[in-house]
Amino acid sequence: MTGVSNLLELNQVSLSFRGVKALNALSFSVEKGKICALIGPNGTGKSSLLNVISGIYRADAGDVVLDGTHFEAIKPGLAARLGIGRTFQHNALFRRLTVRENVLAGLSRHGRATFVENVFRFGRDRDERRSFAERADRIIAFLGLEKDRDRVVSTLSYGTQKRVDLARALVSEPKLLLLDEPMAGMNQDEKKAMSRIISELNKSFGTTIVLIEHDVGIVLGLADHVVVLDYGRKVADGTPDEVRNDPDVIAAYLGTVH
Ligand SMILES: Nc1ncnc2c1ncn2[C@@H]1O[C@H](COP(=O)(O)OP(=O)(O)OP(=O)(O)O)[C@@H](O)[C@H]1O
Repeated sequence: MTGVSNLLELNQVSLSFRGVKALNALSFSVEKGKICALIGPNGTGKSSLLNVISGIYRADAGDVVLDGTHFEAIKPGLAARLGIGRTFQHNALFRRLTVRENVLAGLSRHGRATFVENVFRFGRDRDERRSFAERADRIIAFLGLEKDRDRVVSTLSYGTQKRVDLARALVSEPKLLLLDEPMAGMNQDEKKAMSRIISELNKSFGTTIVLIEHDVGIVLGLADHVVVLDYGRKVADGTPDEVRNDPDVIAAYLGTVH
C-alpha cells in the first residue's frame, strides 16, 4: 500500500535501449518535502530515470506512483500538469530570449494562453498574464536574477544560465522538482551557492526534489536521502550517513571520498 508520506514511488521500473538495460527493476521512494540524490557512475541510468518520471521515456515494465496515483506511463504534458518540474543536463533555455521570457516559458503548459501569448504579452487572458508575470518576477527575485531579468540568455555566464533554468522549472510551483546535474561544469564556489539555493527552495516552498549530482561531497551535505545506482540497479538507498558507511558503496563507488 502506498504510504501517504511518499510523494514518489518507483516500483520495479525497467527500461532497455536495444538490449541495453538502462534501468533494471528499480524500486525506491521519495518522502514528501525531502531532497533525494541519485548518484552513480556515468551511464548507470540516472537521466533515463528522470526521463521516465517526467514522461519523456516510457518504462518497459513497472510503475510510477505520484502522490498515491499509479501511472504506467506519463506523457510530458500530463507530468507538468501533475506538478512535476525539471531541468536538463544541458539546459533547455531559449538562448535568444531574455531571462524573464524564459521564466515565463515555464508556465506555458499551465495556463489558458499560449506560450507565445505569455512570452510576448498579448492575447486573450489579461488576468492570467498578469498573475504569471508576478509569479515569474517573484521567482526571479528569489533566485537573485533581478539585475539580469531583461538580458538575453546567451549573454549570461554558464552558472547564471543554470539558475535561469532552475527558475524556469520552479515558476510553475512544482510539487516534485527533478534536477539533472544542476551543478555540472561549476567551480566549487558556484556549486556551494547552487547547493544553498536548492536547500533554501526546498525549505521555503516545501518542494520535493530528486537531483542527479556527481560531486559526492556536495550530495552528502545536501540530500536527506541518497540512492546509489550501478548499471541500472540500485546498489544502496538510505541517509547520507548510511550510504557513506555502506561497504558495498565504498567498494564500488565512493572509494576514499570523505
Ligand atoms: N535515447 C537513448 N538511446 C539509446 N540508448 C540510451 C538512450 N538514453 C540512454 N541510453 C543508454 O542508457 C544507459 C543509461 O544512460 P543514462 O544517460 O540514463 O545514464 P546516466 O547515469 O544519466 O549517465 P551520465 O551520468 O553520463 O549522464 C547508457 O548505456 C546509455 O547509453
